[in-house]
Amino acid sequence: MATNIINMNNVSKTYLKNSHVVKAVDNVDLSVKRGEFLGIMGMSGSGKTTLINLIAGFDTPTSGKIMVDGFDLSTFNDEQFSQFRNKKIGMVFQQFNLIREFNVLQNVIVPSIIANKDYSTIVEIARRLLYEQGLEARLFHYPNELSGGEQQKVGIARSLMNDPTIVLVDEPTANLDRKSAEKIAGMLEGMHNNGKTLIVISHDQNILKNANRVITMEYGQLIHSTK
Ligand SMILES: Nc1ncnc2c1ncn2[C@@H]1O[C@H](COP(=O)(O)OP(=O)(O)OP(=O)(O)O)[C@@H](O)[C@H]1O
Repeated sequence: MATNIINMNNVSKTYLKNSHVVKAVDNVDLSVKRGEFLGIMGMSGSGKTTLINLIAGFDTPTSGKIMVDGFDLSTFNDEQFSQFRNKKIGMVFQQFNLIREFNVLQNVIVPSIIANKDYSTIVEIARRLLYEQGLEARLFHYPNELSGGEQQKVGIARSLMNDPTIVLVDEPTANLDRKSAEKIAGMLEGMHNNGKTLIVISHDQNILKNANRVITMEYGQLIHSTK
């Protein structure tokens, strides 16, 4: 088994914005070890979200090569990309991205419904994950009935539904109070201890305190790496 689960070689992503060329990611070389907890910091607009979107295959690079868990992402068609994302990648978002019209249980099972798994099995897995988050009494509540911290726990449970190899987390506590943020930090550490490869964008030192390595981005480039 390869030690590196992610290898990015000379990766750039260029956008055209108001007829200006923006190098959101600029010639990045990055390797991430299987089971590593990597933190990403950097100013607004430095390319952090673009970087993880490239790893998840939500975006394609303008140049360079990205290998994830043995796959060269440039060889995927749309169908292969969605299968790859569904099986390998869990995503946790700053704005939680829950479906307002769905209750907690329905929100959490969405990735497994897309993966066409057996319904009773996925409900069982979802109930277990929500139980682990202390949300067993909230299964049939809707997102607007939950606090921000609870919504993020639902987002975390959803990210784990298909037992992904890699979990990509974008500013998970930006909208949370300190106490909720501490709980989310504990959950991320739990994922790491369970062997997930974790990439977490955050400005919160507490969220990244257990990271194996923290890299800093500036103008699309990796400028600093700690640990
Ligand atoms: N779809 C897009 N079209 C045009 N420009 C984009 C697009 N996505 C990102 N950019 C630009 O690329 C640069 C990097 O954006 P990105 O969202 O990756 O930064 P970030 O470090 O995640 O910022 P933040 O911390 O504010 O979320 C920014 O200048 C942004 O405006």
